[in-house]
Amino acid sequence: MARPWRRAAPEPAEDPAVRPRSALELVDVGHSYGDRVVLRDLSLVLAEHRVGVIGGNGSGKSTFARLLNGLVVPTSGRVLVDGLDTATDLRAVRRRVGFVFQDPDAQIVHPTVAEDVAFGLQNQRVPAAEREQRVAEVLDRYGLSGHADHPAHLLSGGQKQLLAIAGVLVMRPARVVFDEPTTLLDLANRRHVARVVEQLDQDVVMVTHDLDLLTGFDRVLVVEDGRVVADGTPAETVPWYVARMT
Ligand SMILES: Nc1ncnc2c1ncn2[C@@H]1O[C@H](COP(=O)(O)OP(=O)(O)OP(=O)(O)O)[C@@H](O)[C@H]1O
Repeated sequence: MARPWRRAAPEPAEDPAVRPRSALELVDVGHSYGDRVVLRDLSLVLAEHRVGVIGGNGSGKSTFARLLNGLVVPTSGRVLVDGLDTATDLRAVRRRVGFVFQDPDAQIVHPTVAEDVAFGLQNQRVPAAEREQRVAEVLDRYGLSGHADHPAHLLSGGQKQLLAIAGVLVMRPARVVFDEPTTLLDLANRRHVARVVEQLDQDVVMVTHDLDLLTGFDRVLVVEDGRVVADGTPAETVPWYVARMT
């Protein structure tokens, strides 16, 4: 099968007037942990509504995802969010890009569900009345209103992942990066989270081994040994990837 490689590698536009208005840009990005090189030669502009990232274990997907909101700063090159450099404009970048981890327990820090969702808003000094309203709205949207005063650690795995998503969305980021959000969930909860993602207005970057999640996505990148080895629509890339892995 022909390899769906590659979109033209973009020439990063120095003139902000010709950059895409809203985009994630990687400019000659590489990343190493100590001596171990895990990402190399990445030059990409991600301006689509939904972008998936797939690849084998250890290929560098999580590191790639973490670059996009400054959780990881590249050891070479630059990552730009709407023109803001993640290395120097971290606070502004974090406001624009929310991040949902594979394990919601990594994200849940407060004892009750409502307190947990309110945490980021408190940090941003959002006034109490607005905070309460935004927390109530987001809990309602994700079916967690009845649990507002419950201990967060007693929620089911699926509810915890929805809580983690609610805690990110309450901050109203323009885009959300998901790092394998369904890996720890059963089938019903995987479907529930997939529906939630499908209905988001925000732009999405989704790292996943769950290829069904990518239905309807605009673009999928296949990562292998720290490089993007295929880049196209899900119809082009997913069958190519499956054939390569089997
Ligand atoms: N903090 C770290 N320190 C050192 N090495 C790391 C660190 N994080 C990841 N690595 C290594 O970098 C490589 C890429 O890891 P990464 O988690 O980005 O891959 P992945 O494609 O997301 O893998 P998986 O599908 O298994 O989650 C792996 O070899 C991993 O062991």
